[in-house]
Amino acid sequence: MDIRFEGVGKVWPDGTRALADIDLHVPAGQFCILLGHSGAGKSTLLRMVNGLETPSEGRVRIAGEPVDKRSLPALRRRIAMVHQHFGLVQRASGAANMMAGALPAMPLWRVLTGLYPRAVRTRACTLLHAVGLEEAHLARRAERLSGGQQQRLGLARAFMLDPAIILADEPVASLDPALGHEVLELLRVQARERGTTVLCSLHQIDLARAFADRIVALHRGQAIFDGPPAKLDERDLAIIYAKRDGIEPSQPAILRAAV
Ligand SMILES: Nc1ncnc2c1ncn2[C@@H]1O[C@H](COP(=O)(O)OP(=O)(O)OP(=O)(O)O)[C@@H](O)[C@H]1O
Repeated sequence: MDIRFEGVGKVWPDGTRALADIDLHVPAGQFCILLGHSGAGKSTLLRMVNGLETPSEGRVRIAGEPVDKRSLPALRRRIAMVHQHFGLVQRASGAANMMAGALPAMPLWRVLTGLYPRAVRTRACTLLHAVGLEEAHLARRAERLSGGQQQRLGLARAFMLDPAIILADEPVASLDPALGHEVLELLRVQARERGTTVLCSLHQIDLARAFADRIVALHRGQAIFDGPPAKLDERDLAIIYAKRDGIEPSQPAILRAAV
């Protein structure tokens, strides 16, 4: 499913403007990376796709349908999210976390009894292997898995319902570089082979360049670059990674006042 942002803006209740005039069309099956430094507006934009945030201006459409209270329950069955801190239930087993990925399509009695259909269990095992985990990991509590294993489990869970859209919010921020590459490769394969639209926020320019079909760079809530990685030049980078808004090391008075 494709995603359209039409004149999207966001102003928080305290007056902070997070986004302004965002017009983007992300076609189905594209691996689109939102790049920008902390506070640029990446998470806010991402979270508007599954209704975790609402725009103050404009609207978001998925497959032509506006994202709103009426459309969200059905849309959420087709959208999965991958989180920076994995978003797993730490005290639950790997298996329980995996099955949680199938919850939107399960009747309540199955969830309460844990009696999942054979097809769902088989799919969980297939996906587990696909992300490089073993069945032994299913029995272990999430908190006993390494960071890399937890993020792979998070990905396998996201793939459970074969989502049309994956929203990945800084999915490699807690991982070492080699694992970060593996996670982005799994997302890229999902986009290429399953036609899943992947919208992924990242800080790291080298990873964005290596994996994205398209980069959208945000700076102070505005899209200042939109194109293939090869077109991103040093001038764009200088703007994206200019000093952080309002806080410079040469302003100790501000820092003193804030503590
Ligand atoms: N609930 C909120 N209330 C007020 N301001 C907020 C809220 N959430 C985010 N912001 C502000 O909105 C702006 C955009 O934040 P956002 O989290 O989207 O940025 P980001 O690019 O994802 O940053 P990071 O890379 O650090 O996650 C920032 O100025 C942030 O401080």
